[in-house]
Amino acid sequence: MTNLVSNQGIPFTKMEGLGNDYIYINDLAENLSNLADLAVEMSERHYGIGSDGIIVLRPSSIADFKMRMFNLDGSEGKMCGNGIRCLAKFIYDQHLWSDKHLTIETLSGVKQVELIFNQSGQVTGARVNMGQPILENSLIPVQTKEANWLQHPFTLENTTYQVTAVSMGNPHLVIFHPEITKLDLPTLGPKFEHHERFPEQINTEFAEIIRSNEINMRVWERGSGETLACGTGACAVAVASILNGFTDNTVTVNLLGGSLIITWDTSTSGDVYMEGPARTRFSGSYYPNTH
Ligand SMILES: N[C@H](CCC[C@H](N)C(=O)O)C(=O)O
Repeated sequence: MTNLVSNQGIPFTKMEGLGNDYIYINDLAENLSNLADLAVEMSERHYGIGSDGIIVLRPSSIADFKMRMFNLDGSEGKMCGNGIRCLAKFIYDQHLWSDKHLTIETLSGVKQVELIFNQSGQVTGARVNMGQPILENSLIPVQTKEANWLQHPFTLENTTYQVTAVSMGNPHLVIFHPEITKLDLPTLGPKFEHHERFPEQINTEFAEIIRSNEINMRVWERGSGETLACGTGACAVAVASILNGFTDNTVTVNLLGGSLIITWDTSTSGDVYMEGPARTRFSGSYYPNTH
């Protein structure tokens, strides 16, 4: 467990991006250990705080700050879109940074973040350069002989899905479907998540094209289950829909918790940009089980 003096508790701030909620901890002093155990304990709704996971702020030698992100099952995520927007807001609101631009190191590289302010000077969201999507199955990773999967037939329990595999630093499987509200994600999601083809498991998105600049989606997240939103998942859906010729290069992606604006700049940088909200809900002190 942590090596903090347990009678002080662990200061935290609860934040959410479109209802994808995490517990944010300033650990620039690098006091905390066993972050995976802490994620499981703090994310639990009854004995803990309740969240989709935890996000820990650490110092970086290659960027302004470092983000460590853990799903509620204790698995570490390589990138988190809703999380990085909220972390940038957390950093600014904690007066650890005063510029509208900052860089945050993640397990999938350094991301450029631009804070978005309202008229009163409060941070209401951020625009993030999520980098280039990865389409090579060997890098996502997907265990198969095909180099990549674009609308590739994938059979699961006698049903064949057309799937597109994309990494945004973390692995995603995008499935276009005409009626996503009717899908039984609690049953279907884990079967994709833990399928043998995905050696690092996988986040699975079910997407419905509404028009050439609008998509509805649901997500079964690796390590957290169905969440109200998934930033990297929305990017993966946008990339898959553009690659398959279903939408324009800038799309509004509607998730259960709200909408994100995703742009894939295929003409110059090849980077994907995500813009969306970030909100603080409450702060407190958490007393670990050892307390
Ligand atoms: N479950 C994801 C991490 C969180 C991603 C999601 N919450 C987002 O906003 O991108 C994974 O293990 O790859």
